[in-house]
Amino acid sequence: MSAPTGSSSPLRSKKPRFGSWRKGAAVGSTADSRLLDTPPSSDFTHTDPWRVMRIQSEFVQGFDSLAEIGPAISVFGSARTKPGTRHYEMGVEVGRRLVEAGVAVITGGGPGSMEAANKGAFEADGLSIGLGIELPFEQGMNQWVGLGVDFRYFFARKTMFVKYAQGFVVLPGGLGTLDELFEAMVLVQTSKVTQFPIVLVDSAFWSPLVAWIKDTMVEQGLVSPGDLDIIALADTPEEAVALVMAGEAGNKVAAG
Ligand SMILES: CC(C)=CCNc1ncnc2c1ncn2[C@@H]1O[C@H](COP(=O)(O)O)[C@@H](O)[C@H]1O
Repeated sequence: MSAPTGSSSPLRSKKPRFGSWRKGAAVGSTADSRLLDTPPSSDFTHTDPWRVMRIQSEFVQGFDSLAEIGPAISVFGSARTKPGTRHYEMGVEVGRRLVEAGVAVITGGGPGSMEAANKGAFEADGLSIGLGIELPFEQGMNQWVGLGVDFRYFFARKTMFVKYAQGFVVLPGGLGTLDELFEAMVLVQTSKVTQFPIVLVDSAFWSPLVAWIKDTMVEQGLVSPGDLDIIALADTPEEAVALVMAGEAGNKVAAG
């Protein structure tokens, strides 16, 4: 084995053996020295390689915290729904009925419809889970969360919503709700998950969106007609919970 050359050349003379490399990149530090040196500040925590570790730790923490929860349904809906409104009360009833049907309830842990579903689950003595997200404006987990996990990254959190639930119930909401809904629809459409019921509550709210998918997207050949079978519409919490527990919709076979 040859000894280190001790060359003072600022450029690498040989192709490095590990990981990726860039021709002509300056040397002067090694992985070991970067690990062992005390950095002048904590700025290193904002570099992408460091972020990978954080992202990895979010997945590990999520998997670790949720592995034992048993059957669960994720409930989504607006962060802005006010207590006492019809949609809030629907959320409470969805949470309660899911627990009565024997499953845990997972939400985003925030206010509005998330809080409502957690409240219903908590008050029914069920497992009420909140997967919180760090946001620029501090919000914190709602008071009805029994098991909480905090995330920095939306995409890590979204993996948990799907991985640890057997279906979604979606209450009326805004962009965040649509993001979660469409992610699940694409996972079913592309057979990344093969059987995953997705039930939308309040058909008056959702019908215009469904009609647009049908009349515009299907019409222009952008989605197949069968893709609409991925979702089911319900008008009451009772109907929504019955549909999601029966595994209605979200079935790739049905979606053709
Ligand atoms: C009042 C306000 C904006 C609070 C934000 N606080 C939040 N806390 C936790 N999850 C959230 C929050 N905002 C959006 N989300 C995510 O996006 C969905 C709701 O977004 P939206 O209100 O429909 O678009 C929720 O299901 C949740 O997973």
